[in-house]
This record gives sequence, C-alpha cells and structure tokens, in this order.
Amino acid sequence: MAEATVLPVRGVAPYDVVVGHGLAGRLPGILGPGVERVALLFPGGLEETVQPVLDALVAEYDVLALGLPDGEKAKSAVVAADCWEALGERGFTRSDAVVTVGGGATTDLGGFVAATWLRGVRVVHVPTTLLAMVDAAVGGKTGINTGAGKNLVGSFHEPAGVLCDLSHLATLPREDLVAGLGEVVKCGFIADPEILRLVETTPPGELVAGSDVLRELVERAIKVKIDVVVADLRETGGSDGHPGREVLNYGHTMGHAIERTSGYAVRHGEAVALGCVFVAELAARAGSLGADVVARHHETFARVGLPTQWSGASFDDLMAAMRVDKKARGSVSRFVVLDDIGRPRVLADPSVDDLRAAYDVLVSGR
Ligand SMILES: NC(=O)c1ccc[n+]([C@@H]2O[C@H](COP(=O)([O-])OP(=O)(O)OC[C@H]3O[C@@H](n4cnc5c(N)ncnc54)[C@H](O)[C@@H]3O)[C@@H](O)[C@H]2O)c1
Ligand SMILES: O=C(O)C(=O)C[C@@H](O)[C@H](O)[C@H](O)COP(=O)(O)O
Ligand SMILES: [Zn+2]
Repeated sequence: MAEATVLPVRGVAPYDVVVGHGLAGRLPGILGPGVERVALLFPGGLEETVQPVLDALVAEYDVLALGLPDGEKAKSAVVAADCWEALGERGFTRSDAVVTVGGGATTDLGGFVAATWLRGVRVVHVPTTLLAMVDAAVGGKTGINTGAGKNLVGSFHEPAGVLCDLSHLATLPREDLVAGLGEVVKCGFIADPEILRLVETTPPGELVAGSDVLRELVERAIKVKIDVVVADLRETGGSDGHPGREVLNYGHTMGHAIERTSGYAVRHGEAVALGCVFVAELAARAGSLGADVVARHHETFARVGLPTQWSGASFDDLMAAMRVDKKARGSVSRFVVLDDIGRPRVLADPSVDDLRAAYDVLVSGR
C-alpha cells in the first residue's frame, strides 16, 4: 500500500492534512501533550467506521462518545447545545479536545462545537466521505444552519490536524462519492485544469474507492483548498482581482439556495454541480466566459453522474434564498464567476434578465 501523503497547511497555526490508509494511530501525536478528555463526535449509524478511531483514543484518554443525527440534521443549534451540555457534564477544560469522524455535516458541527466550547478547544477531523476529505475538513470553516438558510452561524476554527483515511471510502454509497466529485470538479474549474483532464479521460466507473486516480484527485483538490485558505483564511479578499477565499464558493450561491429550497433533499455536492452550471451560464451572459467552457461545465459534471438540470424551485424562491448568501453586501448580490478556467473574479449585481436566462437553462437543460 502506498505511503501516506502529508500536505502541510502553512498558516498562522500550521497543521497537516494526511492522506493514506489506517491513520488512527497518529491521533495522539496530533492531539499533543496535556489532553485528558476527548469528545468523539460521529453520526449514529457509523459505529463500524468509528471503531478504529475509538480504539486508538480509549487507550490514552477519557473518551466521551457522542452519536449525532445523520447528515444535515446534525447542523443545528439544538444539536450543538446538546454537545455543549455533554462537555460541561464531563468537565471538559481548555486542554481537552474534540475529534470528529464522519462527513462534512459532522466536521462542520463538530468544528463549531470545538470553536465555541470555552471559546475554542483543539479539534482533529477524521473525514469519512470524499467531500469531507477534499473540502469540509480542511480550512477551518465550521457552521450550522438556521431557519433562514445554510451555514448562517459559524466561525473560523482551524483543526490541529486532518486524517483522510481513504479506506473509509470503501463503504461510502456511490451517490455520496459522486457528490464529493462535485467539489473536486469545482476545484478543477477554479484552479487546477489537470483535475478536469483526469476526470474527462478516466472512465467514470474507474473513479472508485481504492483507485490511484481517485487518490490523485483527492490530493489535488486538497492542495487547491490549502493554497486558497493559506492566502486568505478569513475570507477577507484576494488581490489583483482574485476573489480570495470566496473562490471556493464557486457555484455555492445557487447551490446553497437549491439545498435549502429542496429541504436539504439535494446533496451538497449535487447542489454545487447545479450551482456551477448555473453560474457558468450567468457568466456567459453577464461576463465573458466562452461557450466552450460553459459546455464543459455541463459535460464534466454530467460525466461523473452529477445533475446539471433541476426544476425543484421557482426563480423567485431561489432569488429569495440567495439573498442570505454571505457574499452579498446589503442588497447587492455577488457571485464568483470565471472569465476562463482558473481565472475567477466576483460579479456584482447581475441583471434579473441574465439571472433568469441562466435559471431557464438550469430548468430545461441545454
Ligand atoms: N466547512 C467547509 O469548508 C465545508 C466544505 C464543503 C462542504 N461542507 C458541508 O459538508 C456537508 C456535506 O458533507 P458530506 O457530503 O460529507 O455529507 P454528510 O456529512 O451528510 O455525509 C453523507 C452521508 O454519508 C454517510 N457516511 C459518512 N461516511 C461514510 C462512510 N465512510 N461509509 C458510509 N457512509 C458514510 C453519512 O452518515 C451521511 O449519511 C454540507 O453540510 C456542507 O455544507 C462544509
Ligand atoms: O472553504 C470555503 O471557503 C468554501 O466556501 C468551501 C465550500 O465548498 C463549502 O461548502 C463551505 O461550507 C461554504 O461556506 P459558506 O461560507 O458559503 O457557508
Ligand atoms: Zn461546498
């Protein structure tokens, strides 16, 4: 089996993202000295996946195992409050730590609990979905949803380390693996065309757990994310017209609106694919994106099995949902668009006609 790859995140509080197999034994080294209690947060139902991590932890620490609701249901104020109460009852101090094992919903909620408990304790993420490995567990964004929308409450709280054990992908349902490819392909469009080449030249049936090509895609997508967050951790902006960290939000303005208006029935990665197609169509009208790159959005997402057409909500409902997007400023909506592959910028206040034309393509397809 190939050696682990260590991808350093050289920010203010440096840490490593490790990609490989059987990594749980590294946890004590990452948690460091002084930790007595560890809260292990995971979705109920994932016990088998969690077991190696639990085994590695119980040997060294007083472990508080907290099973969470599955998926997006974990990202609520009620669940966060339940976790705070549990940490309080067990006497968690600032020298104790949180470990998350699960998908992006788990790392988002667990990261938020770690960020807020005593104003911040150490957290290590063990992502078990493709999407969480390439995106959610890396970079320190944590959050929960509110009635008004997705990820509206949260904080930036960087992990002490991220362990991407590719063995976990063997049990991941195909639909969730494909959803993770949504964020991978997004990274191809915003920064790394080699990702697009790999996806477009590999038979989709070979993009499976255990394949060399999937590992290369994982590592490339993580590198894209690391480069962005090291340059602009808190999303304050880039330079020379680059959107800074907001570039990672490519496709997310519409994507988050689709998730919310569907009652979170559409997976995050699926919504990102739809949002990227929408915003490529928008950039063709309100910006200067060429027809060839727009077509490539439709083709590449569809090639891996992601949706590129969706008619689950009205134009007005989606516009209303997009108003709470964190990139908006006052009543001005802002979208990350491309002028070409790897050339992102922010488009502010596009016309309703252009937005509607892009929406029409989303509804009826090309
Ligand atoms: N913080 C960030 O930077 C960031 C980035 C991207 C996405 N996100 C968030 O991540 C979430 C989506 O993450 P996701 O796609 O991982 O969804 P998820 O966390 O809901 O996981 C998807 C499903 O896979 C199951 N699962 C997890 N690991 C498994 C395994 N190894 N085997 C079998 N089943 C497994 C989960 O229990 C769940 O049912 C969204 O809430 C999104 O907003 C956050
Ligand atoms: O890390 C980021 O920054 C991202 O935008 C990555 C996104 O893929 C991710 O879905 C993130 O949670 C979106 O954040 P939000 O700020 O739009 O809530
Ligand atoms: Zn995302």
